This record gives sequence, C-alpha cells and structure tokens, in this order.
Amino acid sequence: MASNPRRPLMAGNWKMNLNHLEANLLVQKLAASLTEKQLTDVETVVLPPFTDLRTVQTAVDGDKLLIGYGAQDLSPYQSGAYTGDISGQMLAKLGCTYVVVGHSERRQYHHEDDALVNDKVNAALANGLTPILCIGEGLEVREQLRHVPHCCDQLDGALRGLTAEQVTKVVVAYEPVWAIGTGKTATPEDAQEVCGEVRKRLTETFDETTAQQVRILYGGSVKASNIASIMAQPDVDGALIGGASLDAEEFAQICRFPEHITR
Ligand SMILES: O=C[C@H](O)COP(=O)(O)O
Repeated sequence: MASNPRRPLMAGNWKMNLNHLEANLLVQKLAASLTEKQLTDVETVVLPPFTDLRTVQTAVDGDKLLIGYGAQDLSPYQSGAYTGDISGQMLAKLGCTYVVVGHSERRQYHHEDDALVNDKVNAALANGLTPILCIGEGLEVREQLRHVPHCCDQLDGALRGLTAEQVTKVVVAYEPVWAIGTGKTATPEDAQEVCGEVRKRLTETFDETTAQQVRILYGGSVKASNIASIMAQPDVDGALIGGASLDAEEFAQICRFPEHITR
C-alpha cells in the first residue's frame, strides 16, 4: 500500500472545561512540550470553550506557537437574533481554523439532527473553517451490529449537497458514543472497521481522489498508552481527544505518537 499522504491531526476537545487563565497555561505548556519538528509532523489543535478563544488566539499569535485552534460548535446562521449562539464569521475573525460539528453531546443534549449538522457544516465551510464532523453509534446500535450503516447514514446526512471539492475540506471524526469518557476504548480494529467504511462511502458518493484526501479521526478514551495502536490503522489519520487533552503532558505524549509506530 502507498504511504499515507494525509498529515496526522490531533485535536483536543476541552468540552466545558478550563477558564481563560487555565487555557493560556495549558497552551503554553503544550507548545513547550513539543519540538518544532513534532508540531510540523503532527498537526496539533486545541478546541477550547468560546470564552477562551481570544486568550488562546493571543497566546498563539503572540508567541508564534505552531498550535491550531478552533471551537466546539457554531450557529448555522451568519448573524441575527439567535441569543446565546456564535457564528462562523465570529470564529473566523478570532483566527479559528477548525470547528467541531455534530458532536454526540450536542446531538444528545441539544437534539441536533443530521439536517442541522448539514447546515452547520455548510456554515463552517462558508466561513473558511474546517468542520470536524462527528459521527458515531450508541451502545444499543453497536450491540445490534448496525454501527456501520448508522455511521454511513450520519455521514450522508451531514454531507448532503456538498461538492467533492468541499468534502476535501472536511475532517470526519468517528466517535463511538459508548467509548466517550468511559475509559472503554474501541479496539484499533473497531476504529479501522468504521473509518475504512467511511472512506469507502466517500469513494462511492464522491470519488477515490476525494476520499483519499479526507482525514478521518478516531475519538473515545484516547490516551498516550493507546494512541500508537490506533494510529497504526491505515484509515485512521488522527484523534479527537477529550479528557486526555486537558493534561498538557499527556496530550503532548499523544502528539508524539510517531516515535512509537511505523506506518
Ligand atoms: O471529543 C472528544 C470525545 O468526545 C472523546 O472524549 P474522551 O477522550 O474524553 O473519551
């Protein structure tokens, strides 16, 4: 098999954790724990709460840190009377490059469906942001062995109407809900099964060249101790990391995974 041309991406989703002072410390510590080469080889991104973004921007710009950042959600609208919401243009203005869309916690607690996720993917792209599109099955679906069609349906719904060129700008994150924050990691083979099927679906819906360009991440209890075996899978191009990204040293060790595997 040809070597993987996709640059690995490690994205730390802080969820609703860390105030802006703690955010500054974590970003500085993370950058100091990684060499320029490590940060060049593996794209390292943090996804703080909205209230931390300006602080993270100041740290990254001020110290020219090789760390990217983005948000955990965005409104499908550009502006207007949407109390409490944040638009893609606001995030772009803060220098964000990424935004998480359709995380299972948004789907569960805010009843986001595939149509809304599709609108948010479009809003992200319209503002030059890279959507990290989350898909994944719950335990019941997994036990019924319906996880592959379930994830492909979510993928189809979220990407409906997009051109192949737009799809190359999307990152897909496969996160089995039963593995999020539970300490129960999917096996590397479980991760590869769905990530491989996602790439196959992208090939069928768009084309092979497009599918080969899309980065597909795994998320769900990723730690320094299990990242190497996950990243050894051919269709896994990185990880969306929750809990472990709140510890700078642990996250840095995850980003250093190439030292432990040969792809
Ligand atoms: O977005 C990140 C995922 O929900 C995974 O979270 P976790 O690493 O704490 O399991």
